[in-house]
Amino acid sequence: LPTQSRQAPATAGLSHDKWEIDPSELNLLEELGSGQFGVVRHGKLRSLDVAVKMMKEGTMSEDEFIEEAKVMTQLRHPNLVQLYGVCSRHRPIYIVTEYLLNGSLLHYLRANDKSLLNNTDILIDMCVQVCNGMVYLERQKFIHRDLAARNCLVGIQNEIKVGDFGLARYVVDDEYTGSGGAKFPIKWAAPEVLNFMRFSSKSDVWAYGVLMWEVFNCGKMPYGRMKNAEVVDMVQSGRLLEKPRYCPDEIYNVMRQCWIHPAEQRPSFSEILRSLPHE
Ligand SMILES: CNC(=O)Nc1cc(-c2cccc(-n3cnc4cc(C(C)(C)C)ccc4c3=O)c2C)cn(C)c1=O
Repeated sequence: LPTQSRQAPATAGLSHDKWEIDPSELNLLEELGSGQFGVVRHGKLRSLDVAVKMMKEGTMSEDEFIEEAKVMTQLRHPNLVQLYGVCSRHRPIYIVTEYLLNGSLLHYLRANDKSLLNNTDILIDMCVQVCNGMVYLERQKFIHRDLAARNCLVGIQNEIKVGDFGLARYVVDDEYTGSGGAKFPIKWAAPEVLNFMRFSSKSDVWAYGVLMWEVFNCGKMPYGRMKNAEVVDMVQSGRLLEKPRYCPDEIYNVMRQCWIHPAEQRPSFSEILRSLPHE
C-alpha cells in the first residue's frame, strides 16, 4: 500500500472537542471585510490559511450556533467553504473557516465581467460547481437559506465554493430575519418564503436560479433598482427575470425550472446537475 501522506489532515490536533480551536494557535492577519456578524480577518492556524469571523456581540444566537457547529464541521465537500471550528471559550467567539484567495463570487464577477461575459464555458462551470456543493447539502438535508453570488467564494483557478450555509438561522437582526426587513434577501426568495417563510431545499433551488442569472449577467443586481415591494408583486404575478444577453437558451430554461411557483414542481439540485452540461 502506498505510505499514507505524512501531511496531517487540515484540522488535525484540534482540541478534545474537535470543533473547538485553541486561539493561541491562531495568527490574525489583514482584515478581509465585514459581514452580518462583524469583522472577518485572514489568519493562520499553524501553517493553514484561514478566515476568522469575529462575532460582534449581540449579532448572533451564539449558544445555538455553537451547538450546531458540531454538525457543520462534519459537512465536507470540495464546493463548500470548510468550517474548521470555533473559538468559543472567550468573547467575541471566532468562527474559523477555510480561506479562499479571490473573495466573493459577486465581487469576482463584477471585477472580471469583460473577460467573463461571452465565455459561457467558464460561466456554466461556475454554475456547475455551485450546483455540486448544493447537491451535497441537499443530500445531507441541510438548507442554506441565503444562497446568492455574494455568499459564494472564489479560490484559485476559478474554483467556486458555497459559504455561510445555514448561518442565517443564527442572525439576531430583525432587518435581516423578517421578510419585511431591509436586509431580507427578497430578490432571492421563493414565493413560499415571501408568504410563509417556508424554507426548504426547493427554496434554495429558487435562489440558485437567481444565482445563475447573476453569473450570466456578471454580477448585475437582479430586478435592477426595483424596490422590494415591486419585486414581490412581480414574482407573485409570475413574471420572471429575463434571459441574460449571452445566456444559451438551454441554460435559461434551467433558470426557469428553478422559478416554478409550486416548490414541489421545481427540480432537485441533482436533477439540475444532470441538466447542466458538465464533464
Ligand atoms: C480575498 N479573499 C477573501 O476575502 N476571502 C474570504 C472572505 C470572507 C468574508 C469576508 C468578509 C465578510 C464575509 N461575510 C459575508 N457575508 C456573510 C453573510 C452571512 C449571512 C448569515 C447573512 C448569510 C454571514 C456571514 C457573512 C460573512 O462573514 C466573508 C464571507 C470569508 N472567507 C472564507 C474568505 O475566504
